[in-house]
Amino acid sequence: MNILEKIVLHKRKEISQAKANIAARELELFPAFSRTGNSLSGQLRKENSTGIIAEFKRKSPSKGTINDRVQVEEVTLAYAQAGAAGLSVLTDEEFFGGDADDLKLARKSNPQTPILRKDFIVDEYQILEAKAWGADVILLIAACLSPEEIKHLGQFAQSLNLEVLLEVHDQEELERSLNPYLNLVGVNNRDLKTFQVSVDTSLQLVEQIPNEFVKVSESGLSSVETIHQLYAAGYRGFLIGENFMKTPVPGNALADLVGGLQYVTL
Ligand SMILES: O=C(O)c1ccccc1NCC(=O)[C@H](O)[C@H](O)COP(=O)(O)O
Repeated sequence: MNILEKIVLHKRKEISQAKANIAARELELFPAFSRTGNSLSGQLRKENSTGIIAEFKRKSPSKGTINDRVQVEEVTLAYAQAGAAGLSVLTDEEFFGGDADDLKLARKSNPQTPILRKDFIVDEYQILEAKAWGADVILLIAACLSPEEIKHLGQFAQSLNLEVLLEVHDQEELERSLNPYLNLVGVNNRDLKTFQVSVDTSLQLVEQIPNEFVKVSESGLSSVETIHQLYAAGYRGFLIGENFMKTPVPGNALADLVGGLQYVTL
């Protein structure tokens, strides 16, 4: 079994437990459920956007512990103040050390900033949770879902005014997963089965992503030069976690990167 299969297996057990603890109709009563969302795709389309989606991630299967000495409110607020276009908050506990409170606290500190619930979504219930906890965007990973599931979950999320980021890693996943119920398409430079990272993955797939979707490059990004190269290729979103989180003050690492960015539209 590869790591993705292990994560999804564990996730399905967690979801059964969560449903037994809190019924779906109770999630709909959470105060955040009725808030108007912040648009990540809208932010990334703005001319003056940094395009950076800054991630709060304590640990990962590929890197182990990255940073367990920081507070989510402090880090996400510093990210937003340093110019992040959006935030990504891991809510998976077992493999990434996150939880629902991380998302709720990030929302409380950043009422106006788009926030992605970064998790392994395989069930409508998790989309209700995302809305109830204050997310604006959900992630659908093509490697874990059938095309029918992606369409169904995307439509369900958009019916709750959540945006949908589809994540793919190769051409086959991209071709079978596109549908009208998506707002952003992300190319993960990390192969989630082998952990190999290559930015060439984003560069090779960009032309095949229809322009109606905002294009996001994910994982393994750290240099201004690479971000400029991806921007020139057509990407408008850059999802970065470890490069910031491995430093003592992640917001300062983001500020340093943003200081070097200069986007030129050809
Ligand atoms: O990061 C991992 O090890 C990982 C393993 C299995 C499934 C997903 C995984 N990561 C999720 C992500 O896609 C990244 O957190 C995100 O793109 C940021 O990547 P990075 O900047 O390299 O931290």
